[in-house]
Amino acid sequence: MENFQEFQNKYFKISETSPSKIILFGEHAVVDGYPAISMAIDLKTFGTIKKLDDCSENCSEKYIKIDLQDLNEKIVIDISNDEEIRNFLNLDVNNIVKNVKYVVCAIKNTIKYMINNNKNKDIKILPFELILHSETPVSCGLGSSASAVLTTIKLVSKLLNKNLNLSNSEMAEIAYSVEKEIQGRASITDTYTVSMGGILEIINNEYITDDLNLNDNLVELIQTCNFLIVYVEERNRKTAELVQEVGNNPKKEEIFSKIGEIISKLKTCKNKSEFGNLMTQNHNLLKDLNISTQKIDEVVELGSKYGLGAKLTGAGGGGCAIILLDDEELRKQELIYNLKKIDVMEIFECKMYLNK
Ligand SMILES: Nc1ncnc2c1ncn2[C@@H]1O[C@H](COP(=O)(O)OP(=O)(O)OP(=O)(O)O)[C@@H](O)[C@H]1O
Ligand SMILES: C[C@@](O)(CCO)CC(=O)[O-]
Ligand SMILES: [Mg+2]
Repeated sequence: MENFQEFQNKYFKISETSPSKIILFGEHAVVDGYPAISMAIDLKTFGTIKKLDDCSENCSEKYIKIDLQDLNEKIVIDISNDEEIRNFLNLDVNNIVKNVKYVVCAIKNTIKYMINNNKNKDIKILPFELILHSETPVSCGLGSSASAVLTTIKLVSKLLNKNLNLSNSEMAEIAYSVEKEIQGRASITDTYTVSMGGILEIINNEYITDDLNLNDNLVELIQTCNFLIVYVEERNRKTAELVQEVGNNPKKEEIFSKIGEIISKLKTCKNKSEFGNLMTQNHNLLKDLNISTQKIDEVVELGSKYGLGAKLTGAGGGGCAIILLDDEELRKQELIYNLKKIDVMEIFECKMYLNK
């Protein structure tokens, strides 16, 4: 009879979840070291992982099976021998045609992290099946990639070593390596916000959370805010393309420093209408970076008319906008009525997500 851990692995699935995120201020500028303020939200990605029996028809065959239900994509990775394992760990995920590179890269980088950090000297790559499903619309600016990647990292690290507890920042470090490897240019915003939870301020690609005394009044003010998240339209480009495009924009420095000025004004922000105003000002600067769309701008206008302010969130190119609601229920209903009139895709009322 196998020992208890082998018994657990053999018969029980491991389940994990991760939140998503909104960027309140500073997307794109944060990639070049300017500040950003982000918040984890309670739209979650759910994942399970289960050890596969060592023996299928032929006992020498071992596979990693991945089922990405939201993308309707399935992929099988051969780990039957050392050579196949070496090929997988040295894989250039950007050569993968299928839309599975984030999750495949997350599996690869987690295994390499554990080997390189001696988290598990005699790491045995077990054959397993990993299944993911998310509440977060894919590729719309809410950090769906970071949420899928973090969920994968939690699952794989737990399966390969049940007693191992990677810290939130270790998992965020692995997740950031995935987004960098795939996007080329990336900040820690999405991956650290999804991993740490709560509200984060990112400066020079370092993060400050409320435990590391983020500006208290700002945290208190944000915690009194109610945001509507509007999935306006499908994006026409992926984050990787948008980030590269902005990186090549000759006006980026001038625009990024103005975004930085907006964020410094936040520190002395006294109320929600000032906060909302600064959001709209940030949006207008993102428009100057050519990453907004006509429909996103329409939603931002409605958000300023019936709410306290609005901006696109995430990489842009379509996707989502966030609207700061004022406290009047009637204005919120008029806002939602007018949003539905212009046929937005989805409207979410989300709360800040705090790690337990
Ligand atoms: N639920 C999911 N299951 C598997 N892979 C996912 C899932 N959600 C996102 N992904 C991967 O992430 C990619 C989208 O990442 P991308 O960074 O372009 O969008 P995003 O993270 O939603 O937006 P942003 O980075 O602006 O917040 C998808 O093409 C897919 O490869
Ligand atoms: C556009 C960007 O600033 C946020 C994407 O959600 C890219 C990044 O920070 O890696
Ligand atoms: Mg992303």
